[in-house]
Amino acid sequence: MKIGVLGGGAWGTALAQVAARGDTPVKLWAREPEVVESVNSAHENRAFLAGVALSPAIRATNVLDDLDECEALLVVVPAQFLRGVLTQLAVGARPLVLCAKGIEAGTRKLVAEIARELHPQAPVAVLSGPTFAHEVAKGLPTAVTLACEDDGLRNALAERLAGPAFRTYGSSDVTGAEIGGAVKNVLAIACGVVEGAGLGLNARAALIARGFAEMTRFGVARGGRPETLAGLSGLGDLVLTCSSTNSRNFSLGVGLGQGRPAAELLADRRTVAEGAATAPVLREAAAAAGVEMPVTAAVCALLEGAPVDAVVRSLLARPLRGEAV
Ligand SMILES: NC(=O)C1=CN([C@@H]2O[C@H](COP(=O)(O)OP(=O)(O)OC[C@H]3O[C@@H](n4cnc5c(N)ncnc54)[C@H](O)[C@@H]3O)[C@@H](O)[C@H]2O)C=CC1
Ligand SMILES: O=C(CO)COP(=O)(O)O
Repeated sequence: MKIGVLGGGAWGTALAQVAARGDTPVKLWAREPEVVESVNSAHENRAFLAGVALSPAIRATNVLDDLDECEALLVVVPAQFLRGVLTQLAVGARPLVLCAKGIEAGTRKLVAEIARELHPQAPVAVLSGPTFAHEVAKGLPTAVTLACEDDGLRNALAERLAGPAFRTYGSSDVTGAEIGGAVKNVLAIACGVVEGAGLGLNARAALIARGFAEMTRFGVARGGRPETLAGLSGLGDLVLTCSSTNSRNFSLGVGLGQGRPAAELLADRRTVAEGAATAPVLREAAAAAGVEMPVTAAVCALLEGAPVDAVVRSLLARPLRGEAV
């Protein structure tokens, strides 16, 4: 199966490296001409994945039509830009494997829902899990959820992408796999705030556990399965991104916890912190589904400029409740 990758950021590049194992040719579409130049001539993506030697079998392009020859497309464009790129692409009935993690502002759609809306003939799959791009690109051991409703396609994609250090676990729960990845980005910001404000390790563990509870409530309300949320794409990714400054979402939270404004922190970056865009949409989607998400609401307040101590106080002052509800 000839693979094309849409999106030349860190994760698209790392996935191109996965797909190019054994020097199998892979096409990588990148928006930035300097990324195309750097991948093709130096076999490195200096802008987004500096320091990792890439397979020469990866050929980059910024012409979308160059991906026409590919039989399956890994879609790794950030959630807020996905619609713009997918609209320009003739997909036909080729499978789209969604690898971005977020919810679209305005429509409140998950990325696979955007793909289904724009390309109803294309079967969709979701690849998600605890996967820092640098580690994957260097070949460090990693495991992911590969979700697809079609058993045959799921097995074919899982076989095609798996390798000695990259394990794919199949699931038929596309929605559950997507929700874990989108929600954990918001919760990682909260855990970064705990670090930045010096609130301690107990607070971080509490946020991970209660954040997982709200991720599960929301995921189940949207049709996902609890066991998917407890797997690699949910709890697995939550634990990874809530515990390391390698996470862009966590490090954004560290800055917020130190009292810096969100606009200033986001203006400094070329890389995405999907949780910043997802948080307000998730708050709306949760309200529409009648699901309580207090940690998400707290992250929204912090992004909107509320002082850290006031937000923490109000989170802790909520009425006491049973753990299971
Ligand atoms: N970096 C990682 O370790 C992982 C990232 N992801 C997800 O993958 C998705 C892509 O993230 P990264 O590759 O890390 O991005 P990145 O932060 O490395 O690079 C930014 C990306 O955004 C694109 N971009 C910026 N403005 C754009 C526009 N106006 N239109 C279209 N594209 C635009 C850039 O071309 C570039 O590909 C995100 O949803 C992220 O949550 C998922 C797993 C791991
Ligand atoms: O999704 C990721 C790891 O699985 C990457 O997280 P960040 O976008 O927060 O860096």
